Amino acid sequence: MATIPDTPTAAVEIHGLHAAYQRQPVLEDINLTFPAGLWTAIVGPNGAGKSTLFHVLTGNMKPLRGTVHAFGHPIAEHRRAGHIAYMAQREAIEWDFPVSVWETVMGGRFGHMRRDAWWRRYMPARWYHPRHGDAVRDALAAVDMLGFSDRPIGALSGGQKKRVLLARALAQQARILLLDEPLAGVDPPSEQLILDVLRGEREQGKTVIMVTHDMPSARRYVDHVVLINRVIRGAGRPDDMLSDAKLAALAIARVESTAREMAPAASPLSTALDR
Ligand SMILES: Nc1ncnc2c1ncn2[C@@H]1O[C@H](COP(=O)(O)OP(=O)(O)OP(=O)(O)O)[C@@H](O)[C@H]1O
Repeated sequence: MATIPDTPTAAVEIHGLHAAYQRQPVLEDINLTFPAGLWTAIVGPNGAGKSTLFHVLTGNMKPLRGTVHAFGHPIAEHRRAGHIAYMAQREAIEWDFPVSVWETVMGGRFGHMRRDAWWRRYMPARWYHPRHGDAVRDALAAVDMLGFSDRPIGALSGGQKKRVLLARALAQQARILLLDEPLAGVDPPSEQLILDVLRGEREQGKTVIMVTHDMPSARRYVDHVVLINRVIRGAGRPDDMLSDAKLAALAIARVESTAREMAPAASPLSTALDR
C-alpha cells in the first residue's frame, strides 16, 4: 500500500453528479475525489451504480447534472487525449466477433492513431506506426498472453478474456485506468497476475480505479476505498472503510462472505451476519 500524502493531488474530481436511466435515479449528488497516482477500490452492492459511474467517466453516459474534472480540466479533454483507459466487465463485450487477440488489444491504440499521419489510418494494419505494435506486444506480455496473439477472442477461456481486456486497457498507456471488476471470475493465479500488473501500473505513477467485490484483495492491495450505494457512503483508507461494521451498513455482507471464502480467517461479526 502506498503512503497517501495529506493533500493528495486529485486525478478525478466529481461535483454534484446525478445520473438516471429513464428518469430512475441511479447516482445522487456524488461528490468524490480519486487521488492521483494511487489505487482506489470502488465497493458497493449489486445495482449500487458503480458501472454507471464508470459510464459517466468514460463519456458513454451523460449525467443529469454535475461536473467531472481530471487533473483540473474537464474530463472530456482527457478522454480525447487518450488519457483514460477503461476495462469493461467481460459481459459487456461481443466475444463472437471474428477478431484475434492482437486485433482486440490494438483497439486500445485507436485513440492514439488520430495523431498519426493521415495515410497510415487508411492502410492495412501492417502500416500502423510501429509504436502501436510495441504497445500491444508489451501489454500482451504483461498479462502473459503474447502466445495467444493470433487466437480468435471467442476461443478464449473466461480468465484469458479478462487478461485480454486488461491488455487492451494497458495498451492505451493512459494516465488513469478504470477497471470494472477486473478480478471477477478468474482463478487464483490469474487474479494474482492481474493484481501484480495493477500494482506495477500504480508504481509507475498511474491512477488505478477498480470496481471490486473482492474484499481480501482490496484490503491487501489498494490505497484508497470508496463506498457507494447510489450515494457515496464513505471514502478513505482500506482499514477504515472495509471494517465489518461499514460493510454491513453498506449491505454487502452477502458479497463479503463469498469473498471471504478465499481469505485466511473470518471475523466473528461477519460470520454472524452471514447466518
Ligand atoms: N441500461 C440501463 N437501463 C436501465 N437501467 C439500468 C441500465 N443499466 C443499469 N441500470 C440500473 O441501474 C442501477 C445501477 O446499475 P449499475 O450497473 O451501475 O450497478 P453496479 O453497482 O455496477 O452493479 P453490479 O455490482 O451488479 O455490476 C441498477 O438498478 C440497474 O438495474
